Amino acid sequence: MRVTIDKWIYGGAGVGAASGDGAVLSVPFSIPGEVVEVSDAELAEIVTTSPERVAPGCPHFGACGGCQYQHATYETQVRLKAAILREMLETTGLTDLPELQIHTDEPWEYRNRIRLRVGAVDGALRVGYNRRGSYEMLPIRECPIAAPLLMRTAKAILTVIEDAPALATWARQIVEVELFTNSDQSHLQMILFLRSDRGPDFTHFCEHLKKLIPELVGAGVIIVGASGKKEQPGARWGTDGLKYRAADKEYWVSRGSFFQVNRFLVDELVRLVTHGRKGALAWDLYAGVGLFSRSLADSFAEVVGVETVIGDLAAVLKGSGKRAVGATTAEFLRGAVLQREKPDLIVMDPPRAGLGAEVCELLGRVKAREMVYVSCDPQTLARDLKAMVDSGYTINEVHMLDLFPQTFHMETVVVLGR
Ligand SMILES: C[S@@+](CC[C@H](N)C(=O)[O-])C[C@H]1O[C@@H](n2cnc3c(N)ncnc32)[C@H](O)[C@@H]1O
Repeated sequence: MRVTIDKWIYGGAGVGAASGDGAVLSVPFSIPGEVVEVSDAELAEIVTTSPERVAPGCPHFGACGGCQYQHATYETQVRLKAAILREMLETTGLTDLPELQIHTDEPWEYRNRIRLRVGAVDGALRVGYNRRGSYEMLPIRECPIAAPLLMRTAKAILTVIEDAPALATWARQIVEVELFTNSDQSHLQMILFLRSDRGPDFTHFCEHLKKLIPELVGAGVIIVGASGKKEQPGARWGTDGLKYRAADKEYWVSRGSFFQVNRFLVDELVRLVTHGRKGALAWDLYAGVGLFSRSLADSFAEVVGVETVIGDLAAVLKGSGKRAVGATTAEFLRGAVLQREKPDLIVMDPPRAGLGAEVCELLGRVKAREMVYVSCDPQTLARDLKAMVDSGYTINEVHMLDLFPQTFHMETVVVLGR
């Protein structure tokens, strides 16, 4: 079937009308303006090629489930992502939006964290990602969106296992490995996800790996067990986290804790959220390790960080004018509304699920002078913004930060006021 591609939609595909019946079809790896032949919902042939089409930077592009946009120039990716965001906000009923501001940096080698599957392929242990549209493992040799240290470490893991027959039985238990490095790749943390944790081999393994990857500062095991069983922490080696320098501050990120994934754009994100804002009281909801709280504490008399996984935040947000609250945002806001607390600024950076109806309703009652909403999912963002606009907030700024080049994911920062 022949389709003229009209636009990209959220999720990574292009869409357009089929010649003949005019049915709207979504076509992976297409670019607006192209005429393509589609077969079984896949791009079969490009009839008219877009001048914005380029050769992908990764040999696994297309088969791998990770990236969707390597076939388009980076400028095209950014322009079309911004168009997707604008359309998603407008179709939710958010009109009269301010002009969208775009922020980008290096489009390759940006990821500070990757999680790879580990498994035997044709008798040899390999690392990989999920194959596109499936749970099958796709063995990979490279991942050019990841900081180079991460794939170098993944290869070193395989080398250590190959070179030490004594580790072979233990290594068969490895299901996945997560690798996390700081912005200059000077330190590395590793988590091995194992089916079971038998024997003293983990220390042995980490010591061998450290010889090949001196940046490795710590590692831990998580036992995944049989399906449906809760994950359990297992053996540990070295330090339990690493120091991460961002926005002129040093953060302690415990192994497995959330940290923004793009090592080049963290400073810009912190600047957008915090720069030029000051006052008596700021709340940092969904605070993580305190990425925004720490900077806000420089210009607000009091900063309250709210986070469910409180360890790293509590360690840094203490002392005069700083408070870490271990609670869900909804729990915290219910109490704050009763106390009629009124901050000058609320920063919120929820996971993909967004704020949800109750938190939006509570924020409507708080009536803060200014709020900054940081979102990694434009669908839940649009839903939440609509609720907040309906409760009296106005949208003053919209920023799209391309924290995830080559993929359909995007980060949005929205400044609201009243
Ligand atoms: C997208 S991360 C943002 C972290 C931080 N603002 C940053 O930029 O590094 C979301 C954080 O919200 C926390 N979280 C998840 N659900 C929560 C809830 N209901 N209430 C408060 N925090 C929550 C997670 O543990 C995670 O640290």
